[in-house]
Amino acid sequence: MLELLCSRRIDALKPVMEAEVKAAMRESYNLWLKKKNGFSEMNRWFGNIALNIMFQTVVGKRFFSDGDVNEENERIRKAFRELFDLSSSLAVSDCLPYLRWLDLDGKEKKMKRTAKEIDWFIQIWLEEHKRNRDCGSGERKQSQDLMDVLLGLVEEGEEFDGHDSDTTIKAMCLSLIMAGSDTTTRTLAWALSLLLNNREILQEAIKELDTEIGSERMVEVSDLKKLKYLESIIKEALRLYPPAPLNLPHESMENCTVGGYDVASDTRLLTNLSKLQRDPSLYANPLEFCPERFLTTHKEVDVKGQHFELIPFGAGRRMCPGISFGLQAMQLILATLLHGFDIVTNDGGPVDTVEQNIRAFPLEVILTPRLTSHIYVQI
Ligand code: HEM
Repeated sequence: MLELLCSRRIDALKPVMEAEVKAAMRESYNLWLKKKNGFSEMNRWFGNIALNIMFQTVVGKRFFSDGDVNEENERIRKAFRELFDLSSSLAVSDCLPYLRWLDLDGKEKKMKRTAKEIDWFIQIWLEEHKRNRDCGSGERKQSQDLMDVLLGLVEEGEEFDGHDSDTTIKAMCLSLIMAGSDTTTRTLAWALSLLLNNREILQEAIKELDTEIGSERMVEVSDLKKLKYLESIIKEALRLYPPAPLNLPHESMENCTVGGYDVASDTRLLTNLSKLQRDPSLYANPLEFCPERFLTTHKEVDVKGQHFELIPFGAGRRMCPGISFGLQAMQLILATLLHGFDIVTNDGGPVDTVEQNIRAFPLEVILTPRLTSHIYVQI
């Protein structure tokens, strides 16, 4: 994972990220031109960009565009939507394991069907990558996606933990797509909801974008280091609503002592990140959305696993390897959106958020272009 997501490779992926964000902006602009009403559901809007970025990065393909209706893309979209829904839902047998054989809610059957469908597509992409690897003439493809990189790292026929190399590559690709898309989408949906409910903070963010970027072009990855207020908005959204509120489960490999507690081997550990990051002894007014804290009182606190009061990406050896990629993608998407469109909720009122369940309600807004038209057309 560290090899796959090292800074050299992330740098090489910048054009993919920029192209996807610009394509989404152009699509929304064209929709507004056609209807003069830029209605958008933002969970889907962010989700499409995040999924296209991850699919392009991992297998060099894009499937998630509302304007692109074709039978195969629709089948892929449906299978992945099912995968995300199933992976975050609870089955009866999770609570009553002895009833698993009955599959009372039909989840196991659905999981097997979805797994088969997704494996079918990934196998086709893997075969395609193997065929294209040497372009038939010993020449390598110019831009490598992560499946190409994995094919270069893993020997054909090599075994990993009892799994053959194809299964290992397919599983890693799927893990990357899942790990990178839902987390990014949720954080962006929370950040936008919080901004729409705190309009003075939204105005401050727009002011920073207008000052640093102007109105004659769109935001680029190279601008992000100048956008300190925007960075603090993302940090504050991750503090209040980490997309993995209990982190991933960790398990001790042997007996050990942590913070004075004896921990037996094979003990499962869940870390309550949400509680930690809202601890009143660490943050003043911990439930308030206040990005300024990361420019003042908590200026030195970053999300890179060194400051335990803010660890939305985990910490230590198994912390998220996609941290730089994820931060860059989220900042670019949010900055480009706020810079390119005026945003109000569908009914003009605040967003009616339900704690911790951003995906359960539609985040409906009206997007109105705020830059001159040639900027959306040129990109
Ligand atoms: C908002 C963005 C993201 C957040 C908040 C996030 C958060 C996390 C967290 C909390 C973990 C578990 C860390 C631990 O066990 O201590 C994790 C693991 C992981 N993340 Fe992310 N992540 C994000 C984006 C990404 C992206 C964009 C990628 C890929 C490009 C990615 C790839 C991974 C992978 C592969 C793992 C498993 C690492 C392992 O088990 O060793 N993540 N992430």
